Amino acid sequence: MGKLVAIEGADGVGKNTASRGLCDALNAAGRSATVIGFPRYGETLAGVTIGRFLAGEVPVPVTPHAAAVLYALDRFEWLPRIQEALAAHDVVIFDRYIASNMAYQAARMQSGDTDAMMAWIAALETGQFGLPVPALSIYLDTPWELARAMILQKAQRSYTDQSFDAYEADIALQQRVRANYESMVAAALLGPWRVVRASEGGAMRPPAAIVDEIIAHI
Ligand SMILES: Nc1ncnc2c1ncn2[C@@H]1O[C@H](COP(=O)(O)OP(=O)(O)OP(=O)(O)O)[C@@H](O)[C@H]1O
Ligand SMILES: Cc1cn([C@H]2C[C@H](O)[C@@H](COP(=O)(O)O)O2)c(=O)[nH]c1=O
Repeated sequence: MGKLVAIEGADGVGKNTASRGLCDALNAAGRSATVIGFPRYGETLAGVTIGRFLAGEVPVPVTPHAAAVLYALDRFEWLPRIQEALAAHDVVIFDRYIASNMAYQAARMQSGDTDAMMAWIAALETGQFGLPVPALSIYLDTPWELARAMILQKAQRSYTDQSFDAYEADIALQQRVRANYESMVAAALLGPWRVVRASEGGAMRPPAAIVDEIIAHI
């Protein structure tokens, strides 16, 4: 059974870049690795709906619980492929996983209700839906201003033509998301965490340096 490593963090911190770089580096070192990213835009029933609300085509689900269930269903529909990947590879890298749901949807709750929301999502996804718990989660951290600049550099996305999607445009939400990740790291929610700084002195670190540090943690 392969090792499940989740790459987590706020929007634009370089998760996709690090996930792909990590996969390439592991494969080059003779370890079999693959990347699975969430949401599965356009590929699952829930993924289609998620893409539509992030693009502003339909309203964002009013309650965080409803949005959380959609994201969880997206992963549940992909569970057979997750299991196949874990059976076939030494390392399966997740570009966002359950902790993203906990960080973002808890950030949409009143402040006193965030812990309960995170616990509810963890129970839904790992309990009811039977999704595997990560062996390790990496929290990629950068200052929010730099992450925002990185979002503007992103290539065309499959689900939106806008520079910022519904969650990226909401700076206050992004700040609460970061605080929620920091709580998850401190409390080791959903398994062990390591923090990797994706930037230094106001600029992104070279992707290879970030990947080397993640490999050392694995
Ligand atoms: N270490 C890095 N050095 C230079 N540029 C980077 C680095 N990491 C990411 N980028 C660039 O920043 C932009 C955002 O990166 P990426 O898509 O990896 O972020 P992300 O965290 O996956 O974003 P999101 O969560 O919003 O999907 C891309 O244009 C990417 O090429
Ligand atoms: C997987 C997942 C994601 N989200 C949020 C986080 C982002 O703002 C968007 C989409 O992610 P992307 O990396 O920008 O493509 O959705 C979430 O709230 N819950 C989740 O499970």
